[in-house]
Amino acid sequence: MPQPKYRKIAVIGYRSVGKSSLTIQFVEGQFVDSYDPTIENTFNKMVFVNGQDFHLQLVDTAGQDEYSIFTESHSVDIHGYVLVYSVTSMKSFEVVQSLHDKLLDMVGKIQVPTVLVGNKKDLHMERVIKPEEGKKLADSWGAAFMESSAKENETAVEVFKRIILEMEKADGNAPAAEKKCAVM
Ligand SMILES: Nc1nc2c(ncn2[C@@H]2O[C@H](COP(=O)(O)OP(=O)(O)OP(=O)(O)O)[C@@H](O)[C@H]2O)c(=O)[nH]1
Repeated sequence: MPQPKYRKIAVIGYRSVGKSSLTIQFVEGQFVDSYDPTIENTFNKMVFVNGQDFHLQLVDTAGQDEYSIFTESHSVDIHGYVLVYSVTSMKSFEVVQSLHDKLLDMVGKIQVPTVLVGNKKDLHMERVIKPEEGKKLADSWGAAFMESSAKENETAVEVFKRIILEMEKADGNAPAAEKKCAVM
């Protein structure tokens, strides 16, 4: 059996967008309704994706805004980024754009494995950001995009599977189907 691949992922975004809720839904399979602002938490989880075991270390960061200064925990040893906004908050969508710019400045690269996530998609009446707007932004970054609800286990799992695939792509390990397309 091949050894599990160790991958460290940072979950970043404005306050109260659901970073902790998504992470806890993925790691523990439950939704926490209360709001308890995070300072910083790290979670470990083993997953099996694409025929490979991964040991994920998830860094659930404190909510940031456009004035936040990124600390070492946002860059040292991080293999991939989950950038979260809430589809109910224009401010969080603006902030995620400035966080992405800062992130690239800090790591000194033009692209890093990233999934842009529009969370709280279950709050239909409060939605202010359309899926197309999120997709357009992610495309401009060369990142993956999806919407999620931390209330549903399925979409939380999907978020972390997507970032694994993005990290694998960056390592030159695209899934078999994609490799086939590239040859054609
Ligand atoms: N309806 C709904 N509520 C959500 C969802 N995700 C999070 N929430 C709620 O939104 C609030 C904030 O969620 P958190 O997960 O604490 O947000 P956070 O981004 O970690 O917040 P900070 O620690 O301040 O950065 C909580 O009351 C959650 O229950 C979602 O997908 N749908």
